Amino acid sequence: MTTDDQAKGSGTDPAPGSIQQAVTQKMAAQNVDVAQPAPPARKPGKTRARTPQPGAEDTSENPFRTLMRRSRAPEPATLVIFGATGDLAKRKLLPAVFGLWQDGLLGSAFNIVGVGRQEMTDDQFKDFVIEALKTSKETDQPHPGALEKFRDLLYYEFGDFGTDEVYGLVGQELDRAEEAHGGRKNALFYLSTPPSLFEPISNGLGRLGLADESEGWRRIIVEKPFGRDLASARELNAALHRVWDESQIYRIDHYLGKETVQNLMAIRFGNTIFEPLWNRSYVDHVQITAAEDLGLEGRAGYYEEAGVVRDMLQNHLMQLFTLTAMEPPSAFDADAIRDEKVKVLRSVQAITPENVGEVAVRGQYGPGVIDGEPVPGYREEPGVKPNSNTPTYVAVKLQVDNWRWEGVPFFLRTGKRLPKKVTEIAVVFKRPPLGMFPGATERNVLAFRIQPDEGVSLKFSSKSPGQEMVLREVVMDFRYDAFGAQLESPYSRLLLDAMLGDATLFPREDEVDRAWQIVSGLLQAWESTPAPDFPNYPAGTWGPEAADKLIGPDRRWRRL
Ligand SMILES: NC(=O)C1=CN([C@@H]2O[C@H](COP(=O)(O)OP(=O)(O)OC[C@H]3O[C@@H](n4cnc5c(N)ncnc54)[C@H](OP(=O)(O)O)[C@@H]3O)[C@@H](O)[C@H]2O)C=CC1
Ligand SMILES: O=C1O[C@H](COP(=O)(O)O)[C@@H](O)[C@H](O)[C@H]1O
Repeated sequence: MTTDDQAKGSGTDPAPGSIQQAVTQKMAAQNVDVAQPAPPARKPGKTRARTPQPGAEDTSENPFRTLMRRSRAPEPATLVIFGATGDLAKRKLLPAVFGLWQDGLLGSAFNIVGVGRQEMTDDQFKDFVIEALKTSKETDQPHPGALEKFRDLLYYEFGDFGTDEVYGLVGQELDRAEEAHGGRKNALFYLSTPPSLFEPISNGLGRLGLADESEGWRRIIVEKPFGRDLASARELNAALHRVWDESQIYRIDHYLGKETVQNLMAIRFGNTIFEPLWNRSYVDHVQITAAEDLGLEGRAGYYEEAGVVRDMLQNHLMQLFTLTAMEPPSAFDADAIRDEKVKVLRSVQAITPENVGEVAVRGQYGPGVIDGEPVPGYREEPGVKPNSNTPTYVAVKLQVDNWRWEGVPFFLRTGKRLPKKVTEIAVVFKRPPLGMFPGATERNVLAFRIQPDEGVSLKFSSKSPGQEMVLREVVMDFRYDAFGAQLESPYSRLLLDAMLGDATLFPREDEVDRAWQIVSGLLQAWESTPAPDFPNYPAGTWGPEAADKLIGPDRRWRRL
């Protein structure tokens, strides 16, 4: 094959129905020139690797569009945020929407309706949003005049979410949006409220006919936590399904919107060198860590009820686990990927009250030191009960009963007030069958740094220079900043996907259900038996000692 041929591709069409064909079709639909050389790397900055789509570009009057290449943009639509005055909306959602809009990815035929319980005029809400954008660390640098233009897109309605009136007002906003920018009455409803309101809001929208798609698409994003146990998650799913079809429901898990989490699939299924090793023959074990140095950040009311299992393990860590352990999907689409994710969850042995002592460790932080500063223990945090039994740390050992992973343990750990913020997936390989060389005792490790310092590293043994044949561990490191683009907020990615009707990165009903089943026995055991040793790790340390025993004796947690 000549270099020219290589640039054009091999000339062989991808097999019908293959992933390659699906990707090629998707790229063609997005008007991405498959044979085009990669664009020059950008300098790090706020400009993102995102581009508007054919069609949308012509109708857009947004003067702040900065991107040069074209990809995808949704149809005219209204984003309705229930709980628009809340913490999540202020810090994450509104900045994410602003970033998408400023990059020209939402077109001009787009507006936002905030819905809340506080009495406010449209103007007061506009002021509130602009202030939130100015104060959030997540807001992209606004172009001159952009905030004023964005302000024009904002509207507000308020009322009691238990009565019909407020949904009637939302319906009127959709009518007005249609009159203003024509097209169909497409709407994305984002439930950014306390979970107790998810069902009443869904029902209210249903009663007023706002889930009906005859006048435009209607979709609903449901925030986490999705239920507080298996039974309540099932009730919530059933309640949503009384109003919405599954294809209209987007259960958000913001970890799936992280660029590096998506890269896990890209690396596994886009290369030949990793996948052949990705199984029980070569992998000794897998470690998934999501460590946080922060404490409660004023969320004691929520956290006391939730604890670390509901807050992080059942959702974010379980998602990282499924993407690491799943089989290759038959196509790169929402259902094929989610089918594989759910299959691997079904292969996991659920934790039971009987085996919880062998496969799980709980912890709660006491007073300690982080970054040289003393910090209070969990029980001393405002709003926490002085004898609280709520765990702030969990480590579990999951066993996957399938051909690929038989005998390979997956260790998952997460906690608050650990020494640093770091999320990592480490695939730890078996030692060579024969120990030929002195010094080569460590296992090879392929580590995905989800955040921060996003990248991938491979640790292996190499001869160290000199007369002796002595090996040392060395690391090959890929850093995401080599791409020269700022990674976009996961909320931007997921909001845009929902507006485009792409549910690939949103957990499906059966995934959520199975994830709850896996942790149900653990919750049951821990909630019925107070932990006598709490607090059992000082803030600023890597969790309770029992976690070392869980992974040991021949293995140890990575030092991060
Ligand atoms: N904050 C975060 O970092 C994260 C939050 N989440 C999830 O996002 C959702 C929202 O969280 P967050 O923004 O922190 O919560 P907040 O409590 O800050 O805000 C929730 C919103 O709901 C409104 N609200 C609260 N109670 C009622 C009520 N009884 N009737 C009508 N409106 C009400 C609040 O109004 P008002 O302003 O008047 O109080 C506010 O607009 C939750 O499901 C949470 O679990 C998920 C991940 C991270
Ligand atoms: O959902 C949540 O996630 C955050 C951690 O998210 P990250 O993107 O900063 O890693 C966690 O702090 C919070 O308690 C939890 O509700």
